[in-house]
Amino acid sequence: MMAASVKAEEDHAANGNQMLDEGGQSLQDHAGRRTRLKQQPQRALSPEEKLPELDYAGEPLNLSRFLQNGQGQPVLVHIAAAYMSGQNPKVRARQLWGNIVYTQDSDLVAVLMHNGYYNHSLQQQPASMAEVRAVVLPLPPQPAYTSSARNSIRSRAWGTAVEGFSYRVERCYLVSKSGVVSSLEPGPDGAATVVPTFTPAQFERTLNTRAATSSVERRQRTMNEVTVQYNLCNEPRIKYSMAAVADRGLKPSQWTSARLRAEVLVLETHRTRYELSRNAPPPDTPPDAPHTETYRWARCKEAAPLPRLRCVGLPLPEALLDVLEPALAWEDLQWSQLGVSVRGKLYQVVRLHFAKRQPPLGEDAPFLDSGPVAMKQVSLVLEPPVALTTARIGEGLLSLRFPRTCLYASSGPVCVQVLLSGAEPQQLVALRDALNAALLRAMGRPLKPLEPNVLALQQAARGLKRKAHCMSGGSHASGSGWGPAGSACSAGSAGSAGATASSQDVAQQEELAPLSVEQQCVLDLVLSGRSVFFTGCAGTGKSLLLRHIVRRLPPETTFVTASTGLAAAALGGTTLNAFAGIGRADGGREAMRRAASRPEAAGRWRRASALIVDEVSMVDGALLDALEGVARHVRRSDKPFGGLQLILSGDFHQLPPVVRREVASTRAFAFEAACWASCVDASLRLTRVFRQADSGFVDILAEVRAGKFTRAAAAALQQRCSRPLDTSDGILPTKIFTHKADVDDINAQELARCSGERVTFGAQDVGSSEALAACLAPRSLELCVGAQVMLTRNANPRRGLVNGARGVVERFAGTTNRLPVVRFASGEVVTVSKERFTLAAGGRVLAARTQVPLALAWALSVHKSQGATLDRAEISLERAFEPGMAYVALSRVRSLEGLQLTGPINARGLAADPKVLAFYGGLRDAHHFW
Ligand SMILES: Nc1ncnc2c1ncn2[C@@H]1O[C@H](COP(=O)(O)OP(=O)(O)OP(=O)(O)O)[C@@H](O)[C@H]1O
Repeated sequence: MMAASVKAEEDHAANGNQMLDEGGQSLQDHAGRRTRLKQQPQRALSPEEKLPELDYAGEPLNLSRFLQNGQGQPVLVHIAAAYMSGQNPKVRARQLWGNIVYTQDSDLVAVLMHNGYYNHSLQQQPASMAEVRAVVLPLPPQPAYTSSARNSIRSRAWGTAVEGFSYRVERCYLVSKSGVVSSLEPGPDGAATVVPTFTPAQFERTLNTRAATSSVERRQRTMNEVTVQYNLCNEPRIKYSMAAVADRGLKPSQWTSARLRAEVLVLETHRTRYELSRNAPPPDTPPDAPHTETYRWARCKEAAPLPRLRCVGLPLPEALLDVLEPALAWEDLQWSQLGVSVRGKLYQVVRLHFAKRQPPLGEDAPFLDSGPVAMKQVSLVLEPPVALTTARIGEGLLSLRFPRTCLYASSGPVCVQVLLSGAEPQQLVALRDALNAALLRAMGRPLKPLEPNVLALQQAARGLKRKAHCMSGGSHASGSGWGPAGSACSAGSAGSAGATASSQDVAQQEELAPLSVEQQCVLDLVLSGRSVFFTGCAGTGKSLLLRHIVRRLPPETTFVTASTGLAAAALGGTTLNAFAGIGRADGGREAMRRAASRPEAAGRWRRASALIVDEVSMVDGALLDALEGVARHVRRSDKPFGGLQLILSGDFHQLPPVVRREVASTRAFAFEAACWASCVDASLRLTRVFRQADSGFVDILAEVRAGKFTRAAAAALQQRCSRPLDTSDGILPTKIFTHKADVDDINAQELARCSGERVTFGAQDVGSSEALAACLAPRSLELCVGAQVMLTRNANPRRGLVNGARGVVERFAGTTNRLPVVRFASGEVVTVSKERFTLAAGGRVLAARTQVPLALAWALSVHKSQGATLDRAEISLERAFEPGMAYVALSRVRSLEGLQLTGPINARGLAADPKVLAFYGGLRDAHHFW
């Protein structure tokens, strides 16, 4: 049935008939039930016409801007007919929490169905239906959200307030294609009960793992494989095998009881999260003594995200738990289709997850105190990235910076820096070597707290007479080669260009901002070995996350690539075509297979365990399919992509694939490739924008991205941003053009016009010249005093010295080794020393170039600007010729204050591809994954 009833608004039988072309005045649901609709349509929604309007696009709505000081403003949401069916993947996944008032990430269509405005079992929307309109009221976050079974849907409960807002539906309307509007009324609460209809266990494959054992108790551990997440109708949807929890196979090491030695099991019912962990043996138990294993069953007081749990330690400290059963025997736990029964009490499990045991990193860790550090008490997780500054080791000084070490302070995660001083130099050298070795090993071993290395650290450090100054937030910059103007280059700047992936490289890694929770979720998924596509608006930190991923995967078997040379160079990788060994890929599939089968390329294909592709949005779908065939052929494996783990990143709302003119008509997105569904296990969306802080600007960019930026809005933006920018500090905005010819002309002309001192910086190169052709840094860089420049490396994010930071060359320092002194828009005046740009594939450095990390920045093309962050830009979009062009250009700047528009925006640049819109409608937000 359509809705419990349709409210009569006006007597208009003729129009009413037009609303439903197939079923006349009734609708039939999948069970064959027919419901007569009593719609009596009205022509207009007069009160709602004045409301702000939003379009539903298959994803949670962002209503935060309509909630101010706890007061919400009603919003009219348009929901296209295509979303109003049981086929909507969000609805099938039953993403809704609450009753009447729902959490912000609850799906609106699911909420409408829960309220009974629309029946979820309707598999197809009526042909004459144009859209549904809902008036929703944003509300402040609630202290808790209750669960309710209504209209055959059970919403979930959540015990704590969530950030942002919540909302409720005020009214709902149905609009026919002929424009007739009918008011819908919600169904009464509990109009239909939730009938469990999931498949009985006998239809599932059964798995008897301990059948051989004669013991009755042991046989209880034998489980049928069952389903634990259900859809709206309480039918199985996502199949978690209970065999993942119960004992698997005949290998004792994989039994759950064995896994619980190194892991804890986190389980969620509809309302609450629980933790099952193995109790440690009593302290003085000899290692070989028979110990009766016991397990703790506890309720989590707070449903924090998993990365946070890892920081406070797993199993969770007792302060965060209500311990329900402190010492269970394994036989007290009985697993069934419904969940787990603990000493006879049943807990209906809807999600479960194994997580590694993790020692706590508490706020009271001794390294936060200044004064002597008791090294044996330090329990930092020693995993990259760790910045080691060894420049002054001869003076007994060494600094260690742990940007990812999340000590949870009340304000959130903080970074830690440890500065050792007054030590014997040779002991510091031993410590440095131990750390370097540990870090290199850690790169190949993700997610392991490396205790042996911490031990090595302790041993090496034992006896050091040291003074340790520790600080959170780390105001001491470490070895990035950046000093105040006129200061000498410090360690970490490129002194030698030896192109080996040595421990030096680890020490010199650029500093990365720590990951947000949702970025960490994606990283965790990648480290679990799954093939992942992650996306998000411009500035949501996709590139930053990729850098973290690159550091965490084993370098020898991870190949870092991108669709464009520029994006590849930014990651220190190669283009996808270069990795594949297929040249320009212009010879057809058979030619590609032959080329990729040549020994060098085939070696890469076979050695690879993971393939990273950045800017996958610019990879043509046909090429992806061809490469998938190549991968299976060369790797002699029938698995999707030859069994390679794919890590794909990009934003399909940005620039589309560049293809040769001859095949332009068949251009397809990568997600249209036939192999996409089988090769990508999870597609996730990052939602938090870091580049822009101004939410008004973020909203404008979101509209441009979705192709909803009207001409009137574009004209208003142009008018607002037509004024020249303030350049009183001498830093001119970068001009961004849609056509490359304009860019080259401007940079050459401006450089020629400069009358100040001129210095040409030659690069020091080692390694393959073919690889060097893709290097981001030029072979020769001519600069002059007054040149407008841009950083091409993240040097020191806390000081604003990031890739794309704009500045002007003030002078050149030094006499023999001249270096440019640059004044940046942030006000910093810095001597920019040379940096080493390495080009690597599969952990092997192919080439390295040592060059000043600057580029001329009078002008840039939109294509070259993709991926950059700019402080100020003067953008010309009159000749935009591709969908996504306006979005890419506008989203480069951090704020409207840094944006100047020199003319109107061409409508072609503002368009959004409908295929992309539809694809994004089905994606999940990253934080919904643990
Ligand atoms: N977790 C984070 N914490 C702090 N800053 C971050 C974080 N993630 C990203 N940033 C910063 O946000 C800015 C944009 O990040 P990044 O370039 O990685 O975004 P992107 O999604 O790749 O953007 P684009 O799609 O435009 O290429 C950068 O300055 C980056 O350092």
